[in-house]
Amino acid sequence: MTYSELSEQIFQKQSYLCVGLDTDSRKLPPHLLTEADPVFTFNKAIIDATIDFAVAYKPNIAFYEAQGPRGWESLQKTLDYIPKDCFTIADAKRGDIGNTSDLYARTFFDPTAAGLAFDSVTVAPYMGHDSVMPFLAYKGKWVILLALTSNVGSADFQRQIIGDQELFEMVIETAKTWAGPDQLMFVVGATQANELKRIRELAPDNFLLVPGVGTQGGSLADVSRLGLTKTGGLLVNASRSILYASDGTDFADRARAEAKALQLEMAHHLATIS
Ligand SMILES: O=c1ccn([C@@H]2O[C@H](COP(=O)(O)O)[C@@H](O)[C@H]2O)c(=O)[nH]1
Repeated sequence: MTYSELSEQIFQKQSYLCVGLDTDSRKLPPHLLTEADPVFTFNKAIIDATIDFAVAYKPNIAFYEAQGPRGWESLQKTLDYIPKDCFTIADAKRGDIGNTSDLYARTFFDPTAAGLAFDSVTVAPYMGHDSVMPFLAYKGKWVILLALTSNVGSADFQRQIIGDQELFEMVIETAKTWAGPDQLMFVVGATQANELKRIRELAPDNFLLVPGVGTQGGSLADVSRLGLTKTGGLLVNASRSILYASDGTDFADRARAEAKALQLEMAHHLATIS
């Protein structure tokens, strides 16, 4: 999906909601456990319930890898089920020396080589340019680089001062020389909204993937006020608050209600920028 297609989806659906498919087999509604593939059955119901309100879906790969080969199969079926006009994110946080990154990129981008057909993958910047380039070699695919993450430990390295800037600022400035906003997004935690003004000065045109509303307590209002741009420019992720709103037979209805509430607030924020 291109930059302008993603932007169009946001204004069409009046939403920049990304539903995180962090499907934990231990948290599934008990009545699904007799299904042949409970994880896929759950994801399918969540996608059906939230599709009117979401522009993106983000399976976190850890939840599938933890299930072994079965999990990989559930992931493939889930990706195939997501409508093609939705943006897809493999939240895998990969990155390694070049030849290894090359295989990670094939894994998430190249179905002709037994990989998956995601639009994007999250990548850790720590190993530098040659660890990121193999992902960027796939034209039409996106790298979503970790910049300032939502967790407490983000202070350990990302907030350290190097010269006259913090490490996450250096990551953004340097990575912008590797690719344009049509291929490069940054992860910024919703819990870090105070830094969004500075981040928008450094990256005015890049989409930001913002996890951390819902269970982690980030403010959608603050993120939207400081992060929205004329093209949208944001994908705000919520996982657990949607997926596990209920563990009863009403789980999909409750997930829909959570997604709808976020979308309605997003529509309100979008009205302030146009
Ligand atoms: O800084 C980051 C980067 C990634 N994540 C991921 O986003 C979701 C958040 O889940 P919630 O249940 O909505 O808290 C999850 O997959 C994380 O691994 C993040 O939270 N922060």
